[in-house]
Amino acid sequence: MSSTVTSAPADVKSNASDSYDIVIAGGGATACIVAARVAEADRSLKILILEAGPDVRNDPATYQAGRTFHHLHAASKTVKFYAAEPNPALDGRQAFYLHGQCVGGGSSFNLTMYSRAAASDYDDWKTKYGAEGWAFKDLLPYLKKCENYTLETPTPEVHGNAGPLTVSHGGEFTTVAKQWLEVAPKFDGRPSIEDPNDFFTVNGYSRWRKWIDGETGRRSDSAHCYLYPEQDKNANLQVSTGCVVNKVVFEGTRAVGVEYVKDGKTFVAKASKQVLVCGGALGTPAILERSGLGGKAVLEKAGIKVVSDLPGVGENLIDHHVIFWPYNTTQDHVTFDAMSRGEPEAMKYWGDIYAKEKRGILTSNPVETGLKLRPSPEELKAIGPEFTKRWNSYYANAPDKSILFMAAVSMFFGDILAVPKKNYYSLGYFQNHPESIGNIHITSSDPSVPQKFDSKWMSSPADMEVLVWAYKHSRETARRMPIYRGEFTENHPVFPKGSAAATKEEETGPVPMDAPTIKYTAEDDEAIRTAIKKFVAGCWHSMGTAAMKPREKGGVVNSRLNVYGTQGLKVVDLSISPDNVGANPYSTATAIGEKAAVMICEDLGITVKA
Ligand SMILES: Cc1cc2nc3c(=O)[nH]c(=O)nc-3n(C[C@H](O)[C@H](O)[C@H](O)COP(=O)(O)OP(=O)(O)OC[C@H]3O[C@@H](n4cnc5c(N)ncnc54)[C@H](O)[C@@H]3O)c2cc1C
Repeated sequence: MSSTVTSAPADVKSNASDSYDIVIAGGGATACIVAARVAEADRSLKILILEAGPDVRNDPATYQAGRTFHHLHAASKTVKFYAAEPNPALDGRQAFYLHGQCVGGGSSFNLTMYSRAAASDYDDWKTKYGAEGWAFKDLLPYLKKCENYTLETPTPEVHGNAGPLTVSHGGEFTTVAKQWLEVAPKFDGRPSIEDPNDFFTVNGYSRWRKWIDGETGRRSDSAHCYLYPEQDKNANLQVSTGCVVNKVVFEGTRAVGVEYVKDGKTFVAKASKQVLVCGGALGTPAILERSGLGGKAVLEKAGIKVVSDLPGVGENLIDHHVIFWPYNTTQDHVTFDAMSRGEPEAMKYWGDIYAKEKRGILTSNPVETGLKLRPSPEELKAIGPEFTKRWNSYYANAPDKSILFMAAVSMFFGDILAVPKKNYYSLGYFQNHPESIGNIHITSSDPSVPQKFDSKWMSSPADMEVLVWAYKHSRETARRMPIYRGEFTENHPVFPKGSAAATKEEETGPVPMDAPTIKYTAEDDEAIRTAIKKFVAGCWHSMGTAAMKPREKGGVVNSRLNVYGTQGLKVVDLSISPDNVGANPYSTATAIGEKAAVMICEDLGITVKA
């Protein structure tokens, strides 16, 4: 690596210097929120965000919400790929994973699913992990502050209507979504409900809300809704892209700056008041460890001097484990397949609709429905005894917690360029609080060396049995939908010859609503487990790797987000979550960003807008 140079990077705006009040390492979903709020509270503060990826301002691939899949490929400049360790629980499979790497992070291209956790998930942060000020009642004001909820709801008191992030249904409602919302409640008797995101309601089917502005058709990402509008008013809020943060610079144990690499050169940005690490749950532990903040054994192996011995850094890597089973369908209805493959005719067709009317699939996402599923006693029995202990200890006394999120998806969800060019639909689900927990650590002090990422997906048999049961349940709803024309068999279990559960590549139509459910043998169940090992993935919902809990219990930050054993250093992103939340996590990230801004302003003696 080149020697350290203390000077300003070339692309910092004209009034930039190498000294700031606050330097932020990582410019993702949470960083854009905390930066914009603190900057707005005191526009004399000089704030610098250092982001590894590119800028995305006014990039249609970002603001057109339906284009998530245009980011998820090997040549993408907005994502970073991670190779997981070969996993014995997945028959030795080595999984590949990705995270956002651009201004706005994951919020700049995520699936825009507006999902909120169970109230008890946040209460656990306080009661189980001692995070004072982070119980549900404490977080609700921040969960509301970020949002402008534009839909009817029986519980307006839990939604905000003045925040920067607009929530709507988006501008499309596909046949796949409509049919699943018709069929699934009839199949299992769960009702259709108006608002599945009031923090308490489970077991209701619903049209899923989206982080999309229904009028402009644009994505509600942190960069366009928080950061850029504030930057337009405030030259003291600066972002430098293409900057890979190496480490936090200390004087003793006080953080005084950030060292980073841009175009092969090393720079230091000095921070007189505060350093924030906001690299996301996969990026933050690497920055901390390279800074001497981590488990002694990990640091010594990488040749790094210990500043604060924190064995919890990089541990507690929690996620949701997701799987999508594709189905063949009639070709006469709208899906996201052709547009997501980037077919020019489809891009032109939907691009024109977007330009003229601000609607269509570019203003929506393929996951337009959902169910937070909490099992009935019969369903629990069917999941089997492997899950009983987890149920009793984690779920039984928390009636707002669901074990699965389940949805119909209007496309082939997976490597869409690898399958025949046609339309599909998928039945997908993720487990909300898996027992399997991974870790991620550096192996070198060089930021260009990949981290060692041990996902541990499916290492707990309890997790596996939930996903096996969910395959059976979701398949029953899929094959009752009028558009069903068989399974896309390549991505389904291979059942033993002669099995009553055998999949069929072609079908002439659905089974009747009252058709008997498929009976699976022990061998069939084994075939489902084998397929799950082949197809299961993390859900891009990583959290927990710099957890907010007591230091002696593996905690990394205290409840004011200060890193133990240091001064002037906070972590502000999803890595602080001490435990999982039963929902797609952008909502939690927004609340962390909003609350952190208030805490930073309190530390600095300034007032943040309520
Ligand atoms: C494909 C995808 C789909 C998703 N769908 C949904 C959804 O529908 N709904 C939902 O609620 N959530 C969804 N999520 C999850 C959500 O977007 C993330 O949980 C959220 O973005 C996490 O916020 P964060 O601030 O913790 O980290 P991130 O947003 O990941 O930001 C971290 C940032 O830090 C930067 N960084 C890391 N290390 C360094 C370094 N060394 N130097 C400089 N910069 C660095 C990264 O480049 C990145 O920009 C999805 C995520 C993905 C990837």
